[in-house]
Amino acid sequence: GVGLFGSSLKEPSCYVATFFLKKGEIPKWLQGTLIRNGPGMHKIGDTVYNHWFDGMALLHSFTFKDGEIFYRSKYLRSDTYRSNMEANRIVVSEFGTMAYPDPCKNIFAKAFSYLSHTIPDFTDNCLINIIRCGEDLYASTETNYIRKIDLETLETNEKVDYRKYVALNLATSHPHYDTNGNTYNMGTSIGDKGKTKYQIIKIPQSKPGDKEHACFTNCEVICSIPSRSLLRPSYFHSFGMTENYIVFIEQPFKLDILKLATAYFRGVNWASCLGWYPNDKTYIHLIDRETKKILSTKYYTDALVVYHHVNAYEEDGHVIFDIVAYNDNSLYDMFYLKILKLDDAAFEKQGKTFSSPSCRRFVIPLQHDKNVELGTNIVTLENTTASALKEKDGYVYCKPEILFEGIELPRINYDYNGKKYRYIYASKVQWRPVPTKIIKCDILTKTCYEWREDHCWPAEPVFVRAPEAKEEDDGVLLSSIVSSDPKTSSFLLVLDAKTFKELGRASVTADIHLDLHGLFIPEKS
Ligand SMILES: CC1=C(/C=C/C(C)=C/C=C/C(C)=C/C=O)C(C)(C)CCC1
Ligand SMILES: [Fe+2]
Repeated sequence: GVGLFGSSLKEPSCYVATFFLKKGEIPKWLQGTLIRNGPGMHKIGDTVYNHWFDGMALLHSFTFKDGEIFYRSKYLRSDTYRSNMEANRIVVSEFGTMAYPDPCKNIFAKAFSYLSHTIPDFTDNCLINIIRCGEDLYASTETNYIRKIDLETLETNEKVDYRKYVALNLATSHPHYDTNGNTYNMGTSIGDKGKTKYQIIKIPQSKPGDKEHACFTNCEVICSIPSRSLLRPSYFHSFGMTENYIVFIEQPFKLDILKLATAYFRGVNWASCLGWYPNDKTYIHLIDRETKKILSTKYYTDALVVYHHVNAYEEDGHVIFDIVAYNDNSLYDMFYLKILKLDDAAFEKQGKTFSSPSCRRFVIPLQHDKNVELGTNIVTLENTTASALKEKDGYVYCKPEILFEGIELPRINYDYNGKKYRYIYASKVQWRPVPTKIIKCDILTKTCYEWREDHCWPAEPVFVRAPEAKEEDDGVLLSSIVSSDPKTSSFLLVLDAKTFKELGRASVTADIHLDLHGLFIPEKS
């Protein structure tokens, strides 16, 4: 049963936490809130969205307090949500659905006014992730908007438009953080002063006495990377960060700006403006965080599509980074609701094949002897089959080592971000996009632990470190589990991250939606 897709979830009586029935023992030190985001409403009035990534953002949270867990969920009150509710139909375009604000007016007249703006005004339906900027939390998507949210009540606060502070039309929903509380993100600036570029920005930690939004007014562009092409910048969903470098993958999965600018007029969705160029290369850019310059060596690999970076770090003069990658761009097609709703038999029959993800490790040598012969593997690190072949004109061809097959939504102990690490926590996917297992992958021994149960669809697992943690996996793993069996309720699962044994679960008396990403906010002690 994939009947769970495309329905619209109710907000269980807003602001009232639903008490959990619990089984087992949840560690006493686990105090704080797991806050997550994802699409929760795919039908408004008589109109329906086409794609799962279009749904109205539904926030939900699990608060751990003195051995009890409270659940709450609330739709993000974005401008998009309000306009849709007021009109009782879809009036704002999303990733897979083009909408027209006013059907009574001549759509062509409208289209011309949109054309004159070139880059349309995008949605603020921030449905992908929860991010931290300064002291505040925001719901995020991939447009120029993020929405401030209240951790306790899940209420929606102001809309921040990145464009007011830096030249950015798109930004990822997966920023990075350093230990000083600064946030780093990447985005794309389209056609500004006749150029299209990728921008790396630093949003500083707020200081006591700072004005509202100080972190945005103090936001700085660390590095601008010119796009290879003015009208076809690469699409990207995340990036990597080591102690000294930013890892940016310029993949041949590209956004066509002319298509984007004319999409309204042509009546097609944003998704159709993404193009896959399998004969192109994938360029790997390393940006020195200190000098703010891109390394001049032209590292590249074969055409691939990546959404999630897992981690990146430096070792003995190499930058090592792990990503979950695909051999083509079919993933986004898989999430059309008409595909998701197919039963297994119909899915197999529909003919289209979907590529499966693999976790790949790239090892990039930062320096090499200029006299080394062309064709030589310049990786000097042991214990990896990843290679980097020296070619002429400053090119280096990188071949990955496949670490694990069939994993997505990777998470790590974030204390190890940018550092040598050993464990990946992820969802295990087979040939359907809905994960059925949670997995812990040990990079050192190449072994995995798995958790699964009948009818259970686990969300992205989130690692929370134990207070006195000594080892990387000292902590718990949290995942909300949606049951596809109408007789069983959904629950929050707490696993011991080391042993992968269940520590406890808490059933929720409300419906839980399948979501995307989230963040654990520890209780301030
Ligand atoms: C609205 C909009 C976009 C939305 C993209 C979204 C919503 C992507 C979601 C991706 C996810 C959830 C990936 C998971 O791996 C684009 C194409 C950036 C640009 C045009 C406007
Ligand atoms: Fe993501």
